[in-house]
Amino acid sequence: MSTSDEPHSLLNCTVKELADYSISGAASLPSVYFNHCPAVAEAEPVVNEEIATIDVSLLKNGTPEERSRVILDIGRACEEWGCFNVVNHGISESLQTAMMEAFSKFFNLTEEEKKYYTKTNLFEPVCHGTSTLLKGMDVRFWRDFLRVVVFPVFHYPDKPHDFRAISDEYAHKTREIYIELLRAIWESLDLDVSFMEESLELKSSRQTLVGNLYPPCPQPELALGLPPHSDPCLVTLLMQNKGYNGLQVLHNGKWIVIQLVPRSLLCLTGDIIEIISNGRYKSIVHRAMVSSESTRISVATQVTPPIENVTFAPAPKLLERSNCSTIFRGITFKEFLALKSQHKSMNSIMDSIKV
Ligand SMILES: O=C(O)CCC(=O)C(=O)O
Ligand SMILES: [Fe+2]
Repeated sequence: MSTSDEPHSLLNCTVKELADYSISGAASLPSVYFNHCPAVAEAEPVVNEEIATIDVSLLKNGTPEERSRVILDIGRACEEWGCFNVVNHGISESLQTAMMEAFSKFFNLTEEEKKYYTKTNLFEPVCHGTSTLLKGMDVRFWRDFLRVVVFPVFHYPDKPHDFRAISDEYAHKTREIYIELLRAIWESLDLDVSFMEESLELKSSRQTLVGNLYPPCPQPELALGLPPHSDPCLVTLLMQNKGYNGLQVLHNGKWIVIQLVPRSLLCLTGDIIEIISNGRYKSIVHRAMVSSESTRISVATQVTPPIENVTFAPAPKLLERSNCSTIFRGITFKEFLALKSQHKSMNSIMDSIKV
């Protein structure tokens, strides 16, 4: 059934509203949320594969041997998986909890209050929305979100009142972590760290915080929270609440359930790392599943180069050294996002920038 067959009022609802409504009586999932893609029907995802755990504190405070080992481990994780758990990151449990609660409080505002932040232009610095609509696709996803640009200019919603202070601190701390991780990633590729920071203008890089809400879903076997996609950024640092293991990553053709490691952050490598490394490091394809029982919230911190004036392309030094030709053309982030938004399948974008 296409979106146009659903009652109009339903299409304007957030999934939070639909979930609250289903608790009070309506127990079936509106058909626009049915995912007919193979994602839902295919083989059982694997649960017992383990991804690497990286002690990020050793990058700063470890012995030279410990540091080199961590860099090797990061390189291997980026090459073989495109994701790893980050521990000893220095963000206190209380700050992690406060950030989760601040997003949760935002999603619990009245629909009227949240509407103030609902924008059609996705470049708005504070943007609340529901689902993820891909051009040309009618299907919707069981997810509400709040996306806030926090760097180089810090933005925040006015409500809840403590969002500003908490997100400011959380953004600072996560920025320190991803800068450390990006340096390690460049080192693992044997690339000049200061050259990379300058050429990507990392000092004025764009950092966003995205809170994702997946409320209980009346028919979770039919819906997806987020469809398979890779992130259009350098890296994503993901924090998850204790809800359930809702995140799955595609690894060697199989969906793997990411087991929640309390207090850790999950680092996912994004499309820009795949481009810069000329395909050696993969941007990981992942998706979010939903549950009928509990609410899941995730908070993603994403970092990208500035939107317009920086063109990223496979690192020339990497190509020279390995005597390889470039597989991707250079592109600005703005152009990349425009391309990404036109794609029906979120996965196929990398093919369209291959030379
Ligand atoms: O909620 C999750 O676990 C995944 C979120 C995600 O993929 C994203 O925000 O890009
Ligand atoms: Fe993602």
